[in-house]
Amino acid sequence: METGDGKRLGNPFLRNDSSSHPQFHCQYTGNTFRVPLPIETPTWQALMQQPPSFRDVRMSGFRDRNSVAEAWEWIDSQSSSFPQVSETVPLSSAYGRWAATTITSPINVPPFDRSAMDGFAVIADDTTGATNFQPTTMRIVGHSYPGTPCTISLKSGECVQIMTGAPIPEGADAVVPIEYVDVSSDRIRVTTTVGPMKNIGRIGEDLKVGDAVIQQGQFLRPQDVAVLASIGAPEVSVLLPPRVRIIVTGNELVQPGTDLPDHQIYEANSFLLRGAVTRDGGQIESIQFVADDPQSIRAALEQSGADIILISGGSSVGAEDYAPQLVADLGELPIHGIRMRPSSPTGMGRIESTVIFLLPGNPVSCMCAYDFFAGRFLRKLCNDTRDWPFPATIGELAKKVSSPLGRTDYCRAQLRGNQIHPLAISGASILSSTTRADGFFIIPEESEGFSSGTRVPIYIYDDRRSPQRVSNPQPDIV
Ligand SMILES: Nc1nc2c(c(=O)[nH]1)N[C@H]1C(S)=C(S)[C@@H](COP(=O)(O)OP(=O)(O)OC[C@H]3O[C@@H](n4cnc5c(N)ncnc54)[C@H](O)[C@@H]3O)O[C@H]1N2
Ligand code: MOO
Repeated sequence: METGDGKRLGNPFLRNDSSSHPQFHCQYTGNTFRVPLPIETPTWQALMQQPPSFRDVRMSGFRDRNSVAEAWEWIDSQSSSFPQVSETVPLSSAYGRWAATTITSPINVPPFDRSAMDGFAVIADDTTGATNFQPTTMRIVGHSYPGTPCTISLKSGECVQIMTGAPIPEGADAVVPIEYVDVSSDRIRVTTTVGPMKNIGRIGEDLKVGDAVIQQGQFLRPQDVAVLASIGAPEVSVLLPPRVRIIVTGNELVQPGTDLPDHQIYEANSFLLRGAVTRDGGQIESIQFVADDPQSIRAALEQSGADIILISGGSSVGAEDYAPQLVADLGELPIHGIRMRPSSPTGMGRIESTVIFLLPGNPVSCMCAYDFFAGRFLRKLCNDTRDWPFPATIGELAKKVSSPLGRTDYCRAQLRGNQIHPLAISGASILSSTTRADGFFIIPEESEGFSSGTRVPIYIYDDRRSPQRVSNPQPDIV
């Protein structure tokens, strides 16, 4: 079920019907549809008949889980084969995009010798020995202003009044700043000695013809776009952002801004994912809200147009957790279940060329699974090879934290000074733990935790929100 107008999701209400099939009537779209329920809670006989590559975990539980490293390996293998498509955009839209090609300068910047100071263009030799006590007198023969050609050819004993950025007249090879000059009518008295080329910005001193200014795949920062402007480029070829579809499942979800019926909750994960996808360079293709029924989820999965699909909820072992089986049926789901906390039911696979991430419904799990896996994949497609999009700093643990061997833990924490105060490892439904936290640290699977005082990297969700800095350079663990 999709709410095109972004209104409430609500439950599709089951309508009593005399036929053998139940029907769902969606009160918001007005659609009624038959539900033949081809995917049912599996019997043990059905489970025995499944190919060994995928095991339905509904109402039976995960038997094996992959490590975080194995999931990352799969992600890396997928991103390397992903085709990159480009488009040309005007420079005014280039900020924050990734360059599709290497760009070299077709011109010298600056394209002519120019003054770096307001003052007088002179022949450097004429100023030799000039001081406050023994100034050198010169005759003003004209002026040079920015943007206007200067046709004067300077001879010994002459000078040209010149402004910063204006062309150096022929014959001049230095500029005396106005602070070292006394002007009286058409004469100046120079009170300092300047060497050749003093205060002159040379042709090509910034960039020469053929200099590479942008590398293929590079993220375009404000200054990169400005450099492109400085070489006269009106547009730039950039990578098309990966198109990301967000499918939000859950009959219990209603949109913020509407009434909250009994036993329903406000939908939060689409807002979390929308922001994270945008941050990581993806383009939201659509956000679709679907009921917990296999037909709707299947339809949302089968539509073309997305490079990546994120499914929120229904990833685990509940009777209504259809997404894993659907992805396995329509394509492949090589990873389902990860030895980590939270986000253990995370899955990933593909349907044809679309890469699918099953993100657990619990909001903290959804966020953690996105940041660990889907975000990593998206960033890789954008040539952003950082493991995390967060600034890291080293802090000292204010108290001991424990974790079983073999499990990776994502620990939300506050940073006070250089002290890391762990908030939570469990409680993946407590979304506000992520807003009370400044960031997170990780207990890797080969560790049983850290004693109080251990220095560890903490990843700051956004350092505009948490401007604290610590200076200890070395972590005890990496
Ligand atoms: N027997 C087992 N039960 C569960 C296991 C398990 O291994 N064995 N795993 C648990 C873990 S861990 C998690 S996490 C959850 C994940 O379950 P699902 O991915 O199927 O998610 P849902 O059941 O749909 O939702 C879980 C929880 O989150 C709320 N939710 C869902 N979507 C949203 C949303 N868009 N915005 C806000 N809140 C949302 C939902 O109402 C549920 O409360 O499974 C455990 N169970
Ligand atoms: O991923 Mo779950 O949220 O660990 O409880």
